[in-house]
Amino acid sequence: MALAVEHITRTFGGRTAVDDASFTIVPGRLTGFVGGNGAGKTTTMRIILGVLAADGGQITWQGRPLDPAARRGFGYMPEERGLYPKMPLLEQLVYFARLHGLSRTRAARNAEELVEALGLTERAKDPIEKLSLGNQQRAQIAVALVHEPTALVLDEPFSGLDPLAVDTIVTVLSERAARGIPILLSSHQLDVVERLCDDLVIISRGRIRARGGIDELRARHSGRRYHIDAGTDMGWLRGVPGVVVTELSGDRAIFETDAEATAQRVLRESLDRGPVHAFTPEVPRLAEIFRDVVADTAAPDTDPARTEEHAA
Ligand SMILES: Nc1ncnc2c1ncn2[C@@H]1O[C@H](COP(=O)(O)OP(=O)(O)OP(=O)(O)O)[C@@H](O)[C@H]1O
Repeated sequence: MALAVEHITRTFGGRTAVDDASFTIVPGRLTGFVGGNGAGKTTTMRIILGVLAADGGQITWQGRPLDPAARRGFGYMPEERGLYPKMPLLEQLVYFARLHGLSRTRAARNAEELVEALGLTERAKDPIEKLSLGNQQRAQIAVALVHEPTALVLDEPFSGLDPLAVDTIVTVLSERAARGIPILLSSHQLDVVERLCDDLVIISRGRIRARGGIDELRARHSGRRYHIDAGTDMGWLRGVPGVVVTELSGDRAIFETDAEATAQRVLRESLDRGPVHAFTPEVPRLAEIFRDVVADTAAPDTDPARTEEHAA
């Protein structure tokens, strides 16, 4: 059931927007797609959705090239939101579900469930244009989900939402992932991606810089930084070969080591000297991993025209 991006390349007027990108979106897992402005996320997603052609490479679904019939089963949220402004919310959801071939009963049931799950019950009869921007965003998510999609591709589903709205959508998406469909979502909100996603794809200047499970990436980027909280003064740590003490305050210290074995030696020696209340390897936040991974590639990938457009 996996959805795979295989060696996708796309140029615009000689400028490469996506360069030999490959990654897999695994069923039942939420994959976060992160990258700076103009990194190539939307272009990649458009290619997956078939609204833009690739110059090279292919998208596969369940091991075979993705065809239009299979693609119609997908749910998506494009960067340019496209709903009918005058049509009432609930009616619009039923309409889209019917368009995908669902029976009237099932379409109505799905639409009502989503309206409730997304906290839109009181807005159900309002035309889209009367909804606040945050509610329009929720409505867009509902449209992506109403036909029971086989896969989900969401471009910036959280942009412009307050933290409560983000939580509501996170709950709905996690529930969909638990049903076993692959979900790809792009976001600039690394804290949300960190909380929500299982897998991560980092893109910069059109190239995939890292991909894999978030826990696995964290472990890979963890370095060897430890926090120790002991019962005796830790001043002696400064003299240990292979250790660089970055912070020291009485019986607490933060230090880096040249090897895991050195950290273990520090722990043993600390225990010889007295009690140790905590000994914890530092786990990097996603923002740090992101900075690490794109550090050497970040600066020129921003197109000023688009940056302004996004800032507006
Ligand atoms: N239709 C187009 N014509 C010309 N250049 C384009 C077009 N679409 C995208 N690009 C260029 O391709 C590059 C990648 O853009 P893309 O929209 O995929 O990035 P993104 O990661 O989605 O960025 P953002 O986070 O700002 O939305 C940019 O340099 C952009 O200017």
